[in-house]
Order: sequence, then C-alpha cells, then structure tokens
Amino acid sequence: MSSETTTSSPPPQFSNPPNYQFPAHRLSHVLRNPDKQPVVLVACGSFSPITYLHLRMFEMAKDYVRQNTDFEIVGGYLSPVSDQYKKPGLLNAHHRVNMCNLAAEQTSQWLMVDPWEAFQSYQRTAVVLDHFEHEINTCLGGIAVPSTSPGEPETRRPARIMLLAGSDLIATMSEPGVWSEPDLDHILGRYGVLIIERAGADVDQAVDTLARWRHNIHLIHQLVQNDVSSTKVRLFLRRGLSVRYLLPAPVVDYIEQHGLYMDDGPSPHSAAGAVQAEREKGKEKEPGASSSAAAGGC
Ligand SMILES: Nc1ncnc2c1ncn2[C@@H]1O[C@H](COP(=O)(O)OP(=O)(O)OP(=O)(O)O)[C@@H](O)[C@H]1O
Ligand SMILES: NC(=O)c1ccc[n+]([C@@H]2O[C@H](COP(=O)(O)O)[C@@H](O)[C@H]2O)c1
Repeated sequence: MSSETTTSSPPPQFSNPPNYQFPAHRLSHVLRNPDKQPVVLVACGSFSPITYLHLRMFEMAKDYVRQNTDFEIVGGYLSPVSDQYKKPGLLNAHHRVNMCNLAAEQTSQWLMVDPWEAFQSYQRTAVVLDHFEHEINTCLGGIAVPSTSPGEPETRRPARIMLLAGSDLIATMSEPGVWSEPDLDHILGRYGVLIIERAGADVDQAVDTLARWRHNIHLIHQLVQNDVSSTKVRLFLRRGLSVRYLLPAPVVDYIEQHGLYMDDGPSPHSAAGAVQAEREKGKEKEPGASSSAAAGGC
C-alpha cells in the first residue's frame, strides 16, 4: 500500500526522548515538480562511526531516484540506533549522534540526523519509519505542492517514507528471528526500501526471498565499489592506523580529540542485536520499571 493512502488504524503512540525536537531545517517543504511524489529517505544503523560510504548511500539513491522513478527526494535522515542495540563496537549514542551531525552539517546540503531512536530504548525499524511518517505527514502536514495555474490553491501531499539500506541489512531480513513477518510487511509493503549493493552480500538472493514485496524494493548498484565499513575503521583506530579520507575530516578530528575507539569497546550481548534489545526492552516494561521518555506528540 502506498503512503498516499490513509489507513484506518488508530494513530500510533510514540515516546520521545527528553527535550526532543524533530529536525526539519533541511526538509524541502515545497515540492519542486508538482508531478512527482515526495520521498524522505531514512537510513537506520549503528554509524559507529559514520563513514563516507554512509553518506554516499544517499547520493547514490538520489541519482537512482532521479533517473528511474517518479519520486522527488525532499529530505534525507540518518537515524542512529539506540545504545540498547548493544552491537559490538557500538559507541555511546552521544558520540555517534555528534559525529553524524558533524558529517551531515559539514559535508552535505540536505542530510539531517534524527536523534529520536538514539536517545531512548531500542526501537524496531518499523516503528522508526512510523515515527518519520508521523512527524512529517501528521505533524508537519506533508509537503506543499505549488499550484500549476493562477488562482488555484496550494495543496499538500504526504511524503513517502523509504528505508535506505545496504544489501547486508536486507540479507538479514531472510534470517530467522531477526525481523518479524508483520514488521517486514510494514516496512516493505507500506514504505519500501532502496538497497545499496554491498560487496560480500548477495543482493539477488536476498531480494528473491522477499519477492512478494518486489515492487517496493529498489536495487542500486555501486558503480564505484567501496567496501569501507565502520568495523574496518574501528580496527584501524585500535591499531593506530590512519582513517583520514575514509571518514569526513571533522569526524576524524572528533575521534582524535575524544580518543575514541582505542579499545575493543563494549562486549557483545548477542550476535542478533535487535533480538536481544527487544528482549531487554520487554524486561524494562515489567511492572515497576521506570522510563524517562516523554510522551510523543507533535
Ligand atoms: N560499504 C557499504 N556499502 C553499502 N552499504 C553500506 C556500506 N557500509 C554501510 N552500509 C549500510 O549503511 C547502513 C548503516 O550501517 P552500519 O552503521 O551498521 O554500518 P556498517 O559499516 O555496516 O557497521 P559495522 O561495520 O559496525 O557493522 C546499513 O544499511 C549498511 O548496510
Ligand atoms: N527487527 C528490526 O526492526 C531490526 C532487525 C535488525 C536490524 N535492525 C536495524 O538495522 C539497523 C542496522 O543494523 P546492523 O548495524 O546490525 O546492520 C539498526 O538500525 C537496527 O535497529 C532492525
């Protein structure tokens, strides 16, 4: 189902981190081409640390969208995962969000960082996409469409929220226990995904398994192969090797200033971070557990 269609389900209840404000300073509030469908790209991940490849994903997606679709990209967001994800090498959210902000603000004209999931309990990707849908289409009322003839009033069109991910993430969607079937249906059926091919992850096989949502899965090939990963960057840093030109310079400076990634970091709780984080969140919800999150509104 396209996000143009409104559903009859009750409005979702979100919990916001304290003092949270949705970043919209670089969102295009008006569609340039009234014939297009506005799209907002959301990349969920650890970003520990953010690399040039994470930023390149958005540029590759932008080229793909312009050449192959009727979409117009009106915004791009990095959404760093919560500390509760507990993936090996996951630095605390404060530093990860700071580094993403440095990278977005100083190397791009259109990318933004949403700290919503980073500064609270673990949120599944389906819920993160719902949060963007809520902020952009419910709270901000979608994107303005300029009138095409004089006297005609301006209208508003809901932006379609789409997940932007590397093919390794898509490959995990066929692994048992990592994603629930309703979540997959929600993410791929309702929102859709743009997948950046990644060396070592078999995209075709991953997409074959997700065939029923094929119409909402867009595959983007990397014309210049680049297999930099945060894992390799962390390894270099631990060994005292240079990571300059693999990451934006302000991020390299930040890492040096704060002496980050010099040791092995927090130990993994589980190979499947999402599964473990969900389990621990369940425990937190038991009677008596407290939460500092504020109720989310607009
Ligand atoms: N070299 C790459 N090519 C394609 N996609 C990538 C690449 N690096 C990261 N991504 C994608 O970026 C998103 C965020 O990934 P994440 O922060 O987990 O980065 P990562 O480099 O894979 O991290 P780590 O090495 O810590 O596992 C994911 O969708 C991932 O697939
Ligand atoms: N069930 C889920 O919603 C689910 C499962 C696995 C990963 N993810 C997300 O994928 C992103 C990247 O994960 P990895 O860094 O483990 O590849 C994270 O934002 C994580 O929350 C979500």
